[in-house]
Amino acid sequence: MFDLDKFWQFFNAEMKKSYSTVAYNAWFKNTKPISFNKKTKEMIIAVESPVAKGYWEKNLASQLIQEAYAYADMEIQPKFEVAGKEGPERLVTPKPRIKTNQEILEDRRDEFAQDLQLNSKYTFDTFVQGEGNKLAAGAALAVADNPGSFYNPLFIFGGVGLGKTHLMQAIGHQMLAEKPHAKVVYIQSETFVNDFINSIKNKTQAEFRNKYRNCDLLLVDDIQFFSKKEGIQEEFFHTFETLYNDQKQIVMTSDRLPTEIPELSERLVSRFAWGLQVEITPPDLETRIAILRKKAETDGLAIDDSTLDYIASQVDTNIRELEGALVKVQAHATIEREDINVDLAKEALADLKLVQKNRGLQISKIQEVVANYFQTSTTELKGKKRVKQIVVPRQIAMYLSRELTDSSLPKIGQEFGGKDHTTVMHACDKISRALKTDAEIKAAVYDLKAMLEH
Ligand SMILES: Nc1ncnc2c1ncn2[C@@H]1O[C@H](COP(=O)(O)OP(=O)(O)OP(=O)(O)O)[C@@H](O)[C@H]1O
Repeated sequence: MFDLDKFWQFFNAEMKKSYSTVAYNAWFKNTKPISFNKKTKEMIIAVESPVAKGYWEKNLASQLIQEAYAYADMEIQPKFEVAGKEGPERLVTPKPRIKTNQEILEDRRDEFAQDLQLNSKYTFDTFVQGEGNKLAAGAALAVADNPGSFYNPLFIFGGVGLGKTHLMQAIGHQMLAEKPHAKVVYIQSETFVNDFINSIKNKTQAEFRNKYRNCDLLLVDDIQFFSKKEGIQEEFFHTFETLYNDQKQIVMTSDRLPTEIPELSERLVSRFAWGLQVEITPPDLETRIAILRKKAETDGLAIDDSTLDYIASQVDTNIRELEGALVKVQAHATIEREDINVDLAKEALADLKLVQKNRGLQISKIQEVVANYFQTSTTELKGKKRVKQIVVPRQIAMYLSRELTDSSLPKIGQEFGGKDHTTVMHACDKISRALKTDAEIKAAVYDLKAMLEH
C-alpha cells in the first residue's frame, strides 16, 4: 500500500539532507502533496507560488519521480498547483548541496578569487525571508541554480534599502561557490556609464566590450540610472543581446518597473520583461524582528525580544535604516555602559521619532523653508523657470517633500504647479545622486532637513 504521507515524509527528510536550509525553506517547506490517483498515477502537489511551480516542474519533478520509484517501485506523474499558504513537508534526492556562507568564503579565498566588489555578507544564508521578499528570494535561488536558463533576465525591483542588492549579490556568491572559475561581473549602473565614457575617451572600447560581453553572470544594480541616457542604453542593449544569446545570466535591480523608468528605450523595456520581474515590498513587523534577531546574533549582541520588537516597530520601511537603528542602540549602550533594554532603545532612537513626526509635515511648509533658504519665492518654486538658481532649489524641495512626507509623486507634482510625476521622480533621482558627489547640495539638504525637523 502506497502511503502518500509517509512517502512525503521520507522525501522531505532526504531533501533536508541534500539542500541547504535556505533552499529547503524556499522549495520544500511549504510544499505538500494533495492527492495520488493510483489508476492514472497522477500526484497533485501544492506549491506556494508560480515561481516555485516553475522550479518544481523544471528541476525537482524528476527527483520526485525517481524517489517514488526507489521508495515503493511506484510510477508517478507529478502535477503542480499553486495553492494558498499552508503547512510544509518533505522529500527526496541528490543534487549538489548549496554551500554555506562559510564554505563560500573559503572557496573564494582560493587562487581563482576575483576582485568582484561583492559584499561577503550578502549571501543567501544571511538573507531573512518574509512575505515581502520571498518571491524574489525564490526567483533568485532559481536563477542561482540554473543561470542563463530559468529566468533570464531576472529583474528585481522595489523601494530603497529592501534587499535588492543583497539578493543580487547572493546569486553571484553562489555561482562562484559552485564554479570558482565563473566570470561574475557586479556593477552599479553608474559604473557601466563611467566605464563606457572612459572607454571612448581612451579608445579602449574593445576592452570594455570584452569585460561586459564575456561574462557568465552580469549583475547590474540600480538600472533606473540609465534613464534618458540614449548612448548608454544603446550600448547596454548590445551587451544584453550578446549575453542573452550566449545563454549567460543577467540580473538587474531598480527602484521601479522598467515601464516606469523615464525614457528607457522600448526595446530595453520589452527585453527586461522576457524573464521575470519580481518586486520586493517592505517587510512586515515579524520579518523586521527576524532580521534584527539575525543581525544581533551575528554581531554577538545580547538583546531581548521586547527590545527587538520595539526597535522593529520604529522603522517600518527601510532595512538599511532598521540595521542603522540597531547599531545606534548598540553604540548608545556602549557609551552609557548600560545593558540593552527597551528604555535604552527609546533613548537611543529618540531622534527617529522626530523623523516620524515629520510625516505630518506639509509640502507648503517645505516650499516656504526652501524658498527662504535660497532667497527665492514659493511662486518661483512652483513655476516653470529653468534657470539653475531656481531649478536646484525646486528639485531639492521636491526631494524633501518625497523624503519627509507621505505624499505620492503625482501629489507632489500637483503641489509644484501641476507638474508631471516623472518630473518629480527625475528631481528625486538627481538630488539623491548629487548627495554623493556635490558637497554644496549635500550641505543644503542637511541644513534644510535640520530646519524642517525642528
Ligand atoms: N531580507 C533581508 N535579510 C537580511 N538582511 C537584509 C534583508 N534585506 C535587506 N537586508 C540588509 O539591508 C541592507 C540594505 O539592503 P540592500 O542594499 O540590498 O537594499 P537595496 O534594496 O539594494 O537598496 P537601494 O535601493 O538603496 O540600492 C543591507 O545591509 C542588507 O544586507
